Amino acid sequence: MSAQKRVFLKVVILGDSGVGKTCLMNQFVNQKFSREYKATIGADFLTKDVVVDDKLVTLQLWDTAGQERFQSLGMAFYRGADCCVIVYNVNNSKSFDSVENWRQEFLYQTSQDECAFPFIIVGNQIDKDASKRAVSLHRALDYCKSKHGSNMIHFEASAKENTNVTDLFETVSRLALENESSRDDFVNDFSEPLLLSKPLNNTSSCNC
Ligand SMILES: Nc1nc2c(ncn2[C@@H]2O[C@H](COP(=O)(O)OP(=O)(O)OP(=O)(O)O)[C@@H](O)[C@H]2O)c(=O)[nH]1
Repeated sequence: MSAQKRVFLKVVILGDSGVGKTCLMNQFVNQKFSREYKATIGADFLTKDVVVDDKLVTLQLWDTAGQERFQSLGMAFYRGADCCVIVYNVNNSKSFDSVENWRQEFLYQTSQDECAFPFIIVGNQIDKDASKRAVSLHRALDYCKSKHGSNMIHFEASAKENTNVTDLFETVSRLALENESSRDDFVNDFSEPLLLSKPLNNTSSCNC
C-alpha cells in the first residue's frame, strides 16, 4: 500500500473520577466496555486511525486521572493537545459542577486562547434510570451558551450502550483537525482506518 500523508492529532480527555473517561475511549477504540472500575493513574493513551474528509488521521487519545491524588501527573500531558474533551456523569451533579474547573485548569496549563480552542463537553452514563438524572440536558446547554465566544460543543453519551460514542469522536476528530496548525505531520503506512465521512449529527448543542 502506498504511503500517504497522515495528520497526527492529540486529544486530552478530562473529568472527575468515575465519570467514564476510560470507558468512552475503550468503547471507541476497542469496542469494549468494562463494569469494573480501575482508576487511571496519571495518564494513559490509545491511538486510533480514522479518515476525516479524505484526510488520514491518527488520533492519540489521552485518558487522564480524575482522582485528585493522581491529577498532577496527568497535567504534564495536556501540552500539544488539538482538542479537549471534558466528561461528566449525568447522574452526578458534582461532576458537572467540576466541568468549568477542568476547562479553566486546562486553559491555565496550556495557555490556550479561551475563545479559539475546541472543547467538547460530554454527559456520560445516560443509560441509567431516568429517575437518577441529576444534570438535565437543558442545564448543560445553558452552561455551554453561557460561554459566549467559546468553541464548545455538547454531547450526551453512554459508553456502556455505545450511544453517540462514534459521533462524539467523529466530532472530536473534526474539531481537532480544524484546530491543528503548527503540529508535526508525518508520512506513514496506512492500514484499516475507520471511515469518518458522514455529516455530523446527534450533536445536542451549541457551538457558542
Ligand atoms: N452505566 C454506565 N456505567 C459506566 C459508563 N461509563 C463508565 N461506567 C462505569 O463507571 C465506572 C468508572 O468508569 P471509568 O471509565 O473507569 O471512569 P474514569 O472517568 O476513567 O475514572 P478515573 O480513572 O478515576 O478518572 C466503571 O465502573 C464503569 O463501568 C456508562 O456509560 N454507563
